[in-house]
Amino acid sequence: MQKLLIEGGKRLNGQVRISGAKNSAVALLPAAILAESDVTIEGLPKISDLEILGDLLEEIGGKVEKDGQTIHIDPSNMISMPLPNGKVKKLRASYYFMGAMLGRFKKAVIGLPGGCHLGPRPIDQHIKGFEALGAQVTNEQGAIYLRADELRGARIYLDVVSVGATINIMLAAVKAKGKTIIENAAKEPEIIDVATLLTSMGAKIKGAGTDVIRIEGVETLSGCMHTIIPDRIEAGTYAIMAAAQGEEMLIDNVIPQHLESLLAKLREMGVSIEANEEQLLIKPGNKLKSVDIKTLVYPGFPTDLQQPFTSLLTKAEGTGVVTDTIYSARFKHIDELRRMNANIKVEGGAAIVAGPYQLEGAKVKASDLRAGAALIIAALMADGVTEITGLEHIDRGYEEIAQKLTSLGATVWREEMSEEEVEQFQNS
Ligand SMILES: CC(=O)N[C@H]1[C@@H](OP(=O)(O)OP(=O)(O)OC[C@H]2O[C@@H](n3ccc(=O)[nH]c3=O)[C@H](O)[C@@H]2O)O[C@H](CO)[C@@H](O)[C@@H]1O
Ligand SMILES: C=C(OP(=O)(O)O)C(=O)O
Repeated sequence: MQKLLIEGGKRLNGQVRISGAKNSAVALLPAAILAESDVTIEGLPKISDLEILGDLLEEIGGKVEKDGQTIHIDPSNMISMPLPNGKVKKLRASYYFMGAMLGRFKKAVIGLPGGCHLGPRPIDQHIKGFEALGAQVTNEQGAIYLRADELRGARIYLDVVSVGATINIMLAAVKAKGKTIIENAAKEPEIIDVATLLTSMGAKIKGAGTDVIRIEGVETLSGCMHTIIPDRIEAGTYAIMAAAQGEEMLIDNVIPQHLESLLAKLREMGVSIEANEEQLLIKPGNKLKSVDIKTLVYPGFPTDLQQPFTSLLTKAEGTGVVTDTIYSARFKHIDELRRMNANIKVEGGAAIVAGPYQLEGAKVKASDLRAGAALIIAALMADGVTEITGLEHIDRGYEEIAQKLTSLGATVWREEMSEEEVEQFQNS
Protein backbone atom coordinates (compact mmCIF):
# COMPACT_ATOMS: atom_id res chain seq x y z
CA MET A 1 0.00 0.00 0.00
CA GLN A 2 1.34 3.43 -0.90
CA LYS A 3 0.99 7.00 0.31
CA LEU A 4 1.49 10.22 -1.61
CA LEU A 5 3.85 12.87 -0.30
CA ILE A 6 3.75 16.47 -1.41
CA GLU A 7 6.11 19.25 -0.41
CA GLY A 8 3.97 22.35 -0.71
CA GLY A 9 4.79 25.83 -1.91
CA LYS A 10 6.14 25.13 -5.40
CA ARG A 11 4.51 27.17 -8.18
CA LEU A 12 3.05 25.06 -10.99
CA ASN A 13 4.16 25.95 -14.47
CA GLY A 14 3.87 24.35 -17.89
CA GLN A 15 1.53 22.12 -19.80
CA VAL A 16 -0.63 19.18 -18.73
CA ARG A 17 -2.55 16.83 -21.00
CA ILE A 18 -5.99 15.71 -19.86
CA SER A 19 -6.95 12.04 -20.18
CA GLY A 20 -10.20 10.53 -21.45
CA ALA A 21 -13.29 10.99 -19.27
CA LYS A 22 -13.69 8.49 -16.44
CA ASN A 23 -17.46 8.84 -16.23
CA SER A 24 -17.78 8.29 -19.95
CA ALA A 25 -15.30 5.41 -20.13
CA VAL A 26 -16.99 3.51 -17.32
CA ALA A 27 -20.20 3.44 -19.40
CA LEU A 28 -18.59 2.92 -22.82
CA LEU A 29 -16.93 -0.35 -21.78
CA PRO A 30 -20.19 -1.99 -20.55
CA ALA A 31 -21.99 -0.58 -23.62
CA ALA A 32 -19.79 -2.85 -25.75
CA ILE A 33 -21.74 -5.82 -24.35
CA LEU A 34 -24.61 -4.78 -26.63
CA ALA A 35 -22.64 -5.21 -29.87
CA GLU A 36 -22.33 -8.39 -31.90
CA SER A 37 -18.80 -7.68 -33.14
CA ASP A 38 -15.62 -5.87 -32.06
CA VAL A 39 -15.83 -2.49 -30.36
CA THR A 40 -12.69 -0.35 -30.27
CA ILE A 41 -12.50 2.62 -27.92
CA GLU A 42 -9.62 5.09 -28.13
CA GLY A 43 -8.26 7.66 -25.69
CA LEU A 44 -9.08 5.81 -22.48
CA PRO A 45 -7.60 6.99 -19.17
CA LYS A 46 -5.26 4.69 -17.22
CA ILE A 47 -7.35 4.38 -14.05
CA SER A 48 -8.23 1.49 -11.78
CA ASP A 49 -12.00 1.63 -12.47
CA LEU A 50 -11.30 0.64 -16.08
CA GLU A 51 -9.01 -2.23 -15.06
CA ILE A 52 -11.89 -3.65 -13.05
CA LEU A 53 -14.45 -3.16 -15.82
CA GLY A 54 -12.09 -4.90 -18.27
CA ASP A 55 -11.83 -7.86 -15.86
CA LEU A 56 -15.64 -7.97 -15.51
CA LEU A 57 -16.06 -8.02 -19.31
CA GLU A 58 -13.67 -10.99 -19.41
CA GLU A 59 -15.57 -12.71 -16.58
CA ILE A 60 -18.69 -12.77 -18.76
CA GLY A 61 -16.80 -14.20 -21.75
CA GLY A 62 -15.60 -11.08 -23.55
CA LYS A 63 -12.21 -10.95 -25.23
CA VAL A 64 -10.44 -7.79 -24.15
CA GLU A 65 -7.20 -6.49 -25.62
CA LYS A 66 -5.53 -3.31 -24.41
CA ASP A 67 -3.02 -1.35 -26.37
CA GLY A 68 -2.04 1.85 -24.51
CA GLN A 69 -5.08 4.10 -24.45
CA THR A 70 -7.05 1.83 -26.79
CA ILE A 71 -9.21 -1.14 -25.90
CA HIS A 72 -10.60 -3.75 -28.29
CA ILE A 73 -13.58 -5.67 -26.95
CA ASP A 74 -14.90 -8.75 -28.73
CA PRO A 75 -18.33 -9.31 -27.18
CA SER A 76 -19.41 -12.19 -29.46
CA ASN A 77 -18.97 -14.97 -26.89
CA MET A 78 -20.32 -13.11 -23.86
CA ILE A 79 -22.97 -14.80 -21.76
CA SER A 80 -25.25 -13.50 -19.04
CA MET A 81 -23.02 -14.71 -16.23
CA PRO A 82 -24.35 -13.66 -12.80
CA LEU A 83 -22.07 -11.14 -11.07
CA PRO A 84 -23.65 -10.89 -7.60
CA ASN A 85 -20.41 -10.21 -5.67
CA GLY A 86 -16.74 -9.52 -6.08
CA LYS A 87 -15.39 -6.83 -8.36
CA VAL A 88 -18.79 -5.23 -9.08
CA LYS A 89 -18.71 -3.91 -5.51
CA LYS A 90 -15.47 -2.01 -6.11
CA LEU A 91 -16.91 0.73 -8.28
CA ARG A 92 -20.07 2.63 -9.00
CA ALA A 93 -20.29 2.06 -12.72
CA SER A 94 -20.71 -1.71 -12.49
CA TYR A 95 -24.41 -0.79 -12.46
CA TYR A 96 -24.11 -0.28 -16.25
CA PHE A 97 -23.81 -4.07 -16.58
CA MET A 98 -27.50 -4.14 -15.59
CA GLY A 99 -28.73 -2.06 -18.54
CA ALA A 100 -26.29 -3.54 -21.06
CA MET A 101 -26.89 -7.19 -20.09
CA LEU A 102 -30.63 -6.67 -19.89
CA GLY A 103 -30.52 -5.13 -23.39
CA ARG A 104 -28.51 -7.98 -24.88
CA PHE A 105 -29.59 -11.07 -22.89
CA LYS A 106 -32.90 -9.95 -21.32
CA LYS A 107 -31.51 -11.06 -17.98
CA ALA A 108 -28.78 -10.10 -15.52
CA VAL A 109 -27.72 -10.57 -11.92
CA ILE A 110 -25.50 -7.76 -10.69
CA GLY A 111 -24.39 -6.95 -7.14
CA LEU A 112 -25.24 -3.52 -5.81
CA PRO A 113 -22.49 -1.09 -6.85
CA GLY A 114 -19.73 0.46 -4.75
CA GLY A 115 -18.07 3.78 -5.59
CA CYS A 116 -17.47 6.87 -3.52
CA HIS A 117 -19.30 7.11 -0.19
CA LEU A 118 -21.14 10.38 -0.57
CA GLY A 119 -24.21 9.63 1.55
CA PRO A 120 -27.12 7.56 0.20
CA ARG A 121 -26.82 6.71 -3.51
CA PRO A 122 -30.01 4.82 -4.35
CA ILE A 123 -30.64 3.29 -7.79
CA ASP A 124 -34.44 3.40 -7.66
CA GLN A 125 -34.65 5.45 -10.89
CA HIS A 126 -32.59 2.86 -12.78
CA ILE A 127 -34.99 0.17 -11.55
CA LYS A 128 -38.04 2.28 -12.36
CA GLY A 129 -36.73 2.57 -15.92
CA PHE A 130 -35.98 -1.16 -16.31
CA GLU A 131 -39.44 -2.04 -14.98
CA ALA A 132 -41.09 0.40 -17.37
CA LEU A 133 -39.29 -1.41 -20.20
CA GLY A 134 -40.90 -4.67 -19.06
CA ALA A 135 -38.26 -6.17 -16.77
CA GLN A 136 -39.01 -7.88 -13.48
CA VAL A 137 -36.53 -6.60 -10.93
CA THR A 138 -35.84 -7.98 -7.46
CA ASN A 139 -33.19 -7.27 -4.88
CA GLU A 140 -31.96 -10.47 -3.26
CA GLN A 141 -29.21 -10.34 -0.65
CA GLY A 142 -27.54 -7.28 -2.08
CA ALA A 143 -27.78 -8.28 -5.75
CA ILE A 144 -30.24 -7.02 -8.36
CA TYR A 145 -31.95 -9.74 -10.42
CA LEU A 146 -33.38 -8.55 -13.74
CA ARG A 147 -35.36 -10.60 -16.24
CA ALA A 148 -37.66 -9.77 -19.15
CA ASP A 149 -39.44 -11.94 -21.72
CA GLU A 150 -39.12 -9.00 -24.02
CA LEU A 151 -38.20 -5.34 -23.60
CA ARG A 152 -40.79 -2.87 -24.87
CA GLY A 153 -40.21 0.84 -25.36
CA ALA A 154 -41.89 3.09 -22.79
CA ARG A 155 -42.24 6.70 -21.69
CA ILE A 156 -40.11 7.12 -18.55
CA TYR A 157 -40.08 10.26 -16.42
CA LEU A 158 -37.12 10.39 -14.03
CA ASP A 159 -38.18 11.72 -10.63
CA VAL A 160 -34.56 12.66 -9.96
CA VAL A 161 -32.17 13.86 -12.67
CA SER A 162 -29.65 11.03 -12.68
CA VAL A 163 -26.61 10.48 -14.88
CA GLY A 164 -26.46 6.76 -14.10
CA ALA A 165 -30.19 6.12 -14.59
CA THR A 166 -30.28 8.06 -17.88
CA ILE A 167 -27.37 6.04 -19.32
CA ASN A 168 -28.57 2.72 -17.90
CA ILE A 169 -32.05 3.14 -19.37
CA MET A 170 -30.52 4.13 -22.70
CA LEU A 171 -28.41 0.94 -22.66
CA ALA A 172 -31.46 -1.26 -22.19
CA ALA A 173 -33.82 0.73 -24.43
CA VAL A 174 -31.64 0.69 -27.58
CA LYS A 175 -32.63 -2.96 -28.01
CA ALA A 176 -36.24 -2.74 -26.77
CA LYS A 177 -39.13 -3.10 -29.22
CA GLY A 178 -40.52 0.30 -30.20
CA LYS A 179 -40.01 3.79 -28.90
CA THR A 180 -38.63 4.88 -25.50
CA ILE A 181 -38.82 8.45 -24.28
CA ILE A 182 -36.73 9.43 -21.25
CA GLU A 183 -38.06 12.65 -19.73
CA ASN A 184 -36.18 14.76 -17.20
CA ALA A 185 -33.02 13.06 -18.44
CA ALA A 186 -29.56 14.16 -17.29
CA LYS A 187 -27.68 16.33 -19.80
CA GLU A 188 -24.03 15.69 -18.91
CA PRO A 189 -21.51 15.51 -21.81
CA GLU A 190 -20.81 11.87 -20.86
CA ILE A 191 -24.40 11.02 -21.84
CA ILE A 192 -23.83 12.45 -25.30
CA ASP A 193 -20.59 10.46 -25.56
CA VAL A 194 -22.34 7.19 -24.71
CA ALA A 195 -25.16 8.00 -27.15
CA THR A 196 -22.53 8.68 -29.84
CA LEU A 197 -20.97 5.25 -29.30
CA LEU A 198 -24.37 3.54 -29.34
CA THR A 199 -25.34 5.42 -32.51
CA SER A 200 -22.11 4.27 -34.19
CA MET A 201 -23.17 0.73 -33.23
CA GLY A 202 -26.47 1.25 -35.07
CA ALA A 203 -28.75 2.53 -32.29
CA LYS A 204 -31.35 5.21 -33.01
CA ILE A 205 -31.11 7.93 -30.35
CA LYS A 206 -32.21 11.55 -30.54
CA GLY A 207 -31.93 14.29 -27.95
CA ALA A 208 -28.94 13.10 -25.87
CA GLY A 209 -27.67 16.20 -24.07
CA THR A 210 -31.20 17.58 -23.67
CA ASP A 211 -33.71 16.60 -21.02
CA VAL A 212 -35.81 14.50 -23.42
CA ILE A 213 -34.12 11.54 -25.08
CA ARG A 214 -35.98 9.55 -27.75
CA ILE A 215 -34.85 6.04 -28.63
CA GLU A 216 -36.20 3.77 -31.35
CA GLY A 217 -35.21 0.20 -30.50
CA VAL A 218 -33.28 -1.88 -33.06
CA GLU A 219 -32.81 -5.67 -33.41
CA THR A 220 -29.03 -5.75 -33.61
CA LEU A 221 -26.06 -3.57 -32.85
CA SER A 222 -22.69 -4.04 -34.46
CA GLY A 223 -19.10 -3.22 -33.52
CA CYS A 224 -17.60 0.21 -34.10
CA MET A 225 -14.72 2.51 -33.32
CA HIS A 226 -15.10 5.40 -30.90
CA THR A 227 -12.85 8.11 -29.45
CA ILE A 228 -13.73 9.22 -25.94
CA ILE A 229 -14.21 12.84 -24.84
CA PRO A 230 -11.68 14.48 -22.46
CA ASP A 231 -12.31 14.31 -18.73
CA ARG A 232 -13.90 17.61 -17.71
CA ILE A 233 -13.49 16.80 -14.01
CA GLU A 234 -9.78 16.06 -14.35
CA ALA A 235 -9.41 19.26 -16.42
CA GLY A 236 -11.35 21.19 -13.78
CA THR A 237 -9.14 19.78 -11.04
CA TYR A 238 -6.00 21.03 -12.83
CA ALA A 239 -7.67 24.39 -13.48
CA ILE A 240 -8.31 24.69 -9.73
CA MET A 241 -4.69 23.69 -9.02
CA ALA A 242 -3.54 26.39 -11.45
CA ALA A 243 -5.67 28.97 -9.65
CA ALA A 244 -4.38 27.77 -6.28
CA GLN A 245 -0.70 27.39 -6.94
CA GLY A 246 0.00 28.10 -10.60
CA GLU A 247 2.18 30.62 -12.36
CA GLU A 248 0.95 29.83 -15.85
CA MET A 249 -0.63 26.49 -16.75
CA LEU A 250 -1.71 25.30 -20.18
CA ILE A 251 -4.34 22.59 -19.94
CA ASP A 252 -4.46 20.61 -23.14
CA ASN A 253 -7.16 18.25 -24.51
CA VAL A 254 -10.15 19.88 -22.86
CA ILE A 255 -13.54 21.03 -24.14
CA PRO A 256 -13.88 24.44 -22.42
CA GLN A 257 -17.70 24.54 -22.93
CA HIS A 258 -17.94 21.51 -20.60
CA LEU A 259 -16.45 23.60 -17.79
CA GLU A 260 -18.27 26.91 -18.15
CA SER A 261 -19.68 26.90 -14.61
CA LEU A 262 -16.23 26.38 -13.07
CA LEU A 263 -14.48 28.86 -15.38
CA ALA A 264 -17.09 31.52 -14.57
CA LYS A 265 -16.43 31.05 -10.84
CA LEU A 266 -12.64 31.16 -11.30
CA ARG A 267 -12.97 34.38 -13.31
CA GLU A 268 -15.16 35.86 -10.54
CA MET A 269 -12.32 35.08 -8.14
CA GLY A 270 -9.88 37.07 -10.28
CA VAL A 271 -8.22 34.24 -12.23
CA SER A 272 -7.23 34.97 -15.82
CA ILE A 273 -8.40 32.29 -18.27
CA GLU A 274 -7.90 32.17 -22.01
CA ALA A 275 -9.70 29.39 -23.86
CA ASN A 276 -9.47 28.08 -27.38
CA GLU A 277 -11.20 24.98 -28.81
CA GLU A 278 -9.19 22.48 -26.83
CA GLN A 279 -6.94 24.31 -24.41
CA LEU A 280 -7.13 26.53 -21.38
CA LEU A 281 -4.39 28.92 -20.33
CA ILE A 282 -4.72 29.77 -16.66
CA LYS A 283 -2.91 32.46 -14.66
CA PRO A 284 -4.05 33.25 -11.13
CA GLY A 285 -4.39 36.89 -10.17
CA ASN A 286 -2.31 38.40 -7.36
CA LYS A 287 -5.19 38.06 -4.94
CA LEU A 288 -8.12 35.66 -5.07
CA LYS A 289 -11.56 36.89 -4.06
CA SER A 290 -13.88 34.43 -2.33
CA VAL A 291 -17.10 33.24 -4.02
CA ASP A 292 -20.04 31.02 -3.11
CA ILE A 293 -20.74 27.86 -5.08
CA LYS A 294 -23.80 25.64 -5.27
CA THR A 295 -23.56 22.32 -7.10
CA LEU A 296 -26.29 21.54 -9.61
CA VAL A 297 -26.94 19.09 -12.41
CA TYR A 298 -25.15 19.90 -15.68
CA PRO A 299 -24.58 22.60 -16.88
CA GLY A 300 -24.50 23.81 -13.26
CA PHE A 301 -21.42 23.59 -11.05
CA PRO A 302 -20.41 19.89 -10.89
CA THR A 303 -20.54 18.16 -7.53
CA ASP A 304 -17.34 16.33 -8.50
CA LEU A 305 -15.44 19.64 -8.38
CA GLN A 306 -17.00 20.84 -5.14
CA GLN A 307 -14.40 19.26 -2.86
CA PRO A 308 -11.36 20.46 -4.88
CA PHE A 309 -12.89 23.96 -5.07
CA THR A 310 -13.32 24.07 -1.30
CA SER A 311 -9.55 23.73 -0.91
CA LEU A 312 -9.01 26.66 -3.27
CA LEU A 313 -11.31 28.87 -1.19
CA THR A 314 -8.87 28.63 1.74
CA LYS A 315 -6.56 30.90 -0.27
CA ALA A 316 -9.24 33.44 -1.19
CA GLU A 317 -10.04 36.62 0.67
CA GLY A 318 -13.46 36.69 2.31
CA THR A 319 -16.06 34.06 3.13
CA GLY A 320 -17.15 31.44 0.62
CA VAL A 321 -20.21 29.23 1.13
CA VAL A 322 -20.22 25.80 -0.52
CA THR A 323 -23.55 24.02 -0.93
CA ASP A 324 -23.90 20.61 -2.56
CA THR A 325 -27.46 20.02 -3.77
CA ILE A 326 -26.56 16.67 -5.37
CA TYR A 327 -24.85 15.00 -2.39
CA SER A 328 -25.69 17.05 0.68
CA ALA A 329 -23.23 15.10 2.84
CA ARG A 330 -20.23 15.27 0.50
CA PHE A 331 -18.07 16.90 3.16
CA LYS A 332 -15.74 14.16 4.40
CA HIS A 333 -12.73 16.11 3.17
CA ILE A 334 -13.43 18.96 5.60
CA ASP A 335 -12.12 17.20 8.72
CA GLU A 336 -8.92 16.36 6.87
CA LEU A 337 -8.54 19.95 5.64
CA ARG A 338 -8.97 21.08 9.25
CA ARG A 339 -5.97 18.90 10.16
CA MET A 340 -4.08 21.10 7.74
CA ASN A 341 -5.12 24.23 9.61
CA ALA A 342 -8.17 25.04 7.48
CA ASN A 343 -10.80 27.26 9.03
CA ILE A 344 -13.98 25.65 7.67
CA LYS A 345 -17.33 25.26 9.41
CA VAL A 346 -20.12 22.98 8.25
CA GLU A 347 -23.44 24.58 9.12
CA GLY A 348 -26.93 23.91 7.81
CA GLY A 349 -25.64 21.61 5.08
CA ALA A 350 -23.09 24.11 3.78
CA ALA A 351 -19.34 24.44 4.23
CA ILE A 352 -18.27 27.94 5.13
CA VAL A 353 -14.68 28.83 4.35
CA ALA A 354 -13.33 32.03 5.84
CA GLY A 355 -10.02 32.84 4.17
CA PRO A 356 -7.33 33.49 3.45
CA TYR A 357 -4.94 31.52 5.61
CA GLN A 358 -1.85 29.42 5.25
CA LEU A 359 -2.39 25.66 5.24
CA GLU A 360 0.13 23.44 7.02
CA GLY A 361 1.36 20.04 5.88
CA ALA A 362 -0.16 17.12 7.84
CA LYS A 363 -0.95 13.40 7.64
CA VAL A 364 -4.37 13.08 6.01
CA LYS A 365 -6.58 10.41 4.51
CA ALA A 366 -8.56 10.55 1.26
CA SER A 367 -12.02 9.18 2.04
CA ASP A 368 -13.14 9.26 -1.60
CA LEU A 369 -11.88 10.22 -5.04
CA ARG A 370 -12.53 13.97 -5.07
CA ALA A 371 -11.69 14.30 -1.37
CA GLY A 372 -8.30 12.99 -2.50
CA ALA A 373 -8.09 15.71 -5.17
CA ALA A 374 -9.06 18.32 -2.57
CA LEU A 375 -6.24 17.15 -0.27
CA ILE A 376 -3.70 17.22 -3.11
CA ILE A 377 -4.65 20.82 -3.90
CA ALA A 378 -4.39 21.75 -0.24
CA ALA A 379 -1.01 20.01 0.01
CA LEU A 380 0.34 21.93 -3.01
CA MET A 381 -0.49 25.20 -1.19
CA ALA A 382 0.60 24.11 2.30
CA ASP A 383 3.76 24.86 4.21
CA GLY A 384 5.82 21.69 4.60
CA VAL A 385 5.12 18.11 3.63
CA THR A 386 1.68 16.50 3.48
CA GLU A 387 1.23 12.72 3.51
CA ILE A 388 -1.95 11.47 1.87
CA THR A 389 -3.23 7.92 2.33
CA GLY A 390 -6.25 6.32 0.68
CA LEU A 391 -4.65 6.45 -2.75
CA GLU A 392 -6.89 3.65 -4.03
CA HIS A 393 -9.64 6.28 -4.27
CA ILE A 394 -7.48 8.76 -6.18
CA ASP A 395 -6.29 6.03 -8.58
CA ARG A 396 -9.91 5.33 -9.51
CA GLY A 397 -10.12 8.59 -11.39
CA TYR A 398 -6.81 10.42 -11.93
CA GLU A 399 -4.31 9.00 -14.40
CA GLU A 400 -0.71 9.28 -13.20
CA ILE A 401 -1.39 12.30 -11.03
CA ALA A 402 2.06 12.28 -9.40
CA GLN A 403 3.81 12.23 -12.79
CA LYS A 404 1.59 14.98 -14.19
CA LEU A 405 2.20 17.18 -11.15
CA THR A 406 5.95 16.53 -11.24
CA SER A 407 6.05 17.67 -14.86
CA LEU A 408 4.33 20.89 -13.72
CA GLY A 409 7.09 21.51 -11.17
CA ALA A 410 5.52 20.12 -7.98
CA THR A 411 7.56 18.09 -5.52
CA VAL A 412 5.46 14.96 -5.18
CA TRP A 413 6.26 11.28 -4.83
CA ARG A 414 4.73 7.96 -3.82
CA GLU A 415 6.17 5.84 -1.02
CA GLU A 416 5.40 2.37 0.30
CA MET A 417 3.69 2.54 3.70
CA SER A 418 5.30 0.69 6.61
CA GLU A 419 3.40 -2.24 8.16
CA GLU A 420 2.59 -0.04 11.14
CA GLU A 421 1.19 2.70 8.90
CA VAL A 422 -0.92 0.20 6.98
CA GLU A 423 -2.34 -1.10 10.26
CA GLN A 424 -3.09 2.43 11.50
CA PHE A 425 -4.71 3.28 8.15
CA GLN A 426 -6.90 0.19 8.25
CA ASN A 427 -8.05 0.94 11.80
CA SER A 428 -8.75 4.62 11.18
C1 LIG B 1 -19.82 6.81 -12.60
C2 LIG B 1 -20.42 8.15 -12.66
O1 LIG B 1 -20.78 8.65 -13.71
N1 LIG B 1 -20.47 8.83 -11.52
C3 LIG B 1 -21.02 10.16 -11.52
C4 LIG B 1 -22.53 10.05 -11.53
O2 LIG B 1 -22.90 9.24 -10.42
P1 LIG B 1 -24.37 8.68 -10.34
O3 LIG B 1 -24.82 8.31 -11.73
O4 LIG B 1 -24.38 7.63 -9.32
O5 LIG B 1 -25.14 9.95 -9.86
P2 LIG B 1 -26.63 10.39 -10.21
O6 LIG B 1 -26.61 11.44 -11.26
O7 LIG B 1 -27.41 9.16 -10.47
O8 LIG B 1 -27.09 11.00 -8.83
C5 LIG B 1 -27.62 12.31 -8.71
C6 LIG B 1 -28.53 12.39 -7.50
O9 LIG B 1 -29.66 11.57 -7.73
C7 LIG B 1 -29.85 10.65 -6.67
N2 LIG B 1 -30.39 9.41 -7.27
C8 LIG B 1 -29.74 8.84 -8.33
C9 LIG B 1 -30.24 7.69 -8.92
C10 LIG B 1 -31.41 7.13 -8.41
O10 LIG B 1 -31.90 6.10 -8.89
N3 LIG B 1 -32.01 7.72 -7.36
C11 LIG B 1 -31.54 8.86 -6.77
O11 LIG B 1 -32.13 9.36 -5.82
C12 LIG B 1 -28.45 10.47 -6.08
O12 LIG B 1 -28.51 10.01 -4.76
C13 LIG B 1 -27.90 11.87 -6.22
O13 LIG B 1 -28.35 12.67 -5.16
O14 LIG B 1 -23.09 11.35 -11.43
C14 LIG B 1 -22.78 12.05 -10.21
C15 LIG B 1 -23.52 13.37 -10.22
O15 LIG B 1 -23.05 14.17 -11.22
C16 LIG B 1 -21.27 12.23 -10.10
O16 LIG B 1 -20.97 12.71 -8.82
C17 LIG B 1 -20.54 10.90 -10.28
O17 LIG B 1 -19.16 11.14 -10.46
C1 LIG C 1 -18.31 10.21 -7.32
C2 LIG C 1 -17.49 9.88 -8.30
O1 LIG C 1 -17.35 8.67 -8.85
P1 LIG C 1 -18.28 7.36 -8.67
O2 LIG C 1 -19.66 7.75 -9.06
O3 LIG C 1 -17.66 6.44 -9.69
O4 LIG C 1 -18.15 6.89 -7.27
C3 LIG C 1 -16.59 10.87 -8.92
O5 LIG C 1 -16.08 10.61 -10.03
O6 LIG C 1 -16.36 11.93 -8.30
